[in-house]
Amino acid sequence: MSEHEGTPFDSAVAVATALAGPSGLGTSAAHVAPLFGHDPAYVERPWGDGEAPPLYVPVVERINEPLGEEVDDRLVRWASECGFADDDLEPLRKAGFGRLAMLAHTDTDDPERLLIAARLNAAWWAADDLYADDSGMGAVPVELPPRLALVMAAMDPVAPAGEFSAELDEALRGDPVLVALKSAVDHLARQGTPAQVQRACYATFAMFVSWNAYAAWRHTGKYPPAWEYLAARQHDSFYTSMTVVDAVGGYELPANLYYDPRVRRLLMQAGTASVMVNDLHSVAKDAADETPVCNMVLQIMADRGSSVEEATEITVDLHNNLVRDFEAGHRELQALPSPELQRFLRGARAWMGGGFEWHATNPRYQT
Ligand SMILES: CC(C)=CCC/C(C)=C(\C)COP(=O)(O)OP(=O)(O)O
Repeated sequence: MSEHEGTPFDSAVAVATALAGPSGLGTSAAHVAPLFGHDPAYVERPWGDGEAPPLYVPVVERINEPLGEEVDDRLVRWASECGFADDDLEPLRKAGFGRLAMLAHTDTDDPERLLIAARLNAAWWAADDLYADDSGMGAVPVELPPRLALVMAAMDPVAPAGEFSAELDEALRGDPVLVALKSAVDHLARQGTPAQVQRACYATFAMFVSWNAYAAWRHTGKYPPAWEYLAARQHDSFYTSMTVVDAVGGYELPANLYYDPRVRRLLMQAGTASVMVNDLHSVAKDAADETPVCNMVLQIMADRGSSVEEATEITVDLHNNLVRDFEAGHRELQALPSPELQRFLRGARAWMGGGFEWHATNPRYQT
């Protein structure tokens, strides 16, 4: 019996197998290389100062700066309503999370839908900077776990608890990061389904376990070997951002397709590859913190005594292999006649391309 029998995936597999014959699903990715060689959806791109080997990434599917600016205008107005200080608004605009949504979520031009991604990413990054990573902005490792517990209460409402609710509500109203996360989830809920909301919430909560691990490592000064950091990074990756690919696009990938192990593997590869792009662009910033932030390049250097150039090369190689595996796995699943699945996987690929473009052009990562 198929491990997927009875699921929408199973029906899709049955049709696809009939369509594709012996070269369909179950065939190793190596056997289904593109008939005409290189897939034009991918390209090698130089990055940083151009000294390191190029990154193999999906092409950027859309660059529409006026659309990105429109989303950023709306994002800044929203951040002000959430209670962020006027001084925080210009840096927020410069960070360009609206532009990230424009670059990464290419199957809608609707600014309100793009705002689903822009608000969530801005709020995640605010929590990441202010609570988890940036000592200069008030992040303190031992304070992180309780702060994240409150974030979960902001994102996933706690049931009324009599006399205890008033104090909780006051705490949730009193911190712009919590207000922003709650508001971002509410915006997703207005435009998506309950399953899409909880998919994003639970990916976020899994991400927080990794944030807590980094906090413990930074607090004790016992940093992890590269393999252990990478394992934690799997759940602290742009997979979390990709959970809303369909909600932003205005459709829904059913849960049993979304969570099918083959699909999940691809999305995890896409998310981890994208976050390796982030690590590669963040080395100087992460090393400069008074309590250095975990980063794949830094962990490889510490772990193996490598130079920054060697560690960078290893990380580029890891990234490129993840993207090539995604490419091959995506090709295998292209035989499946589920329009939502095809749209989602293409969306994840587009996210990788847009995510690269955003990091490569963002002042946050210029040293
Ligand atoms: C957008 C999102 C899911 C944010 C959560 C955390 C995350 C994966 C990042 C912000 C990227 O990693 P990192 O914390 O290293 O990012 P910066 O280098 O600080 O931009």
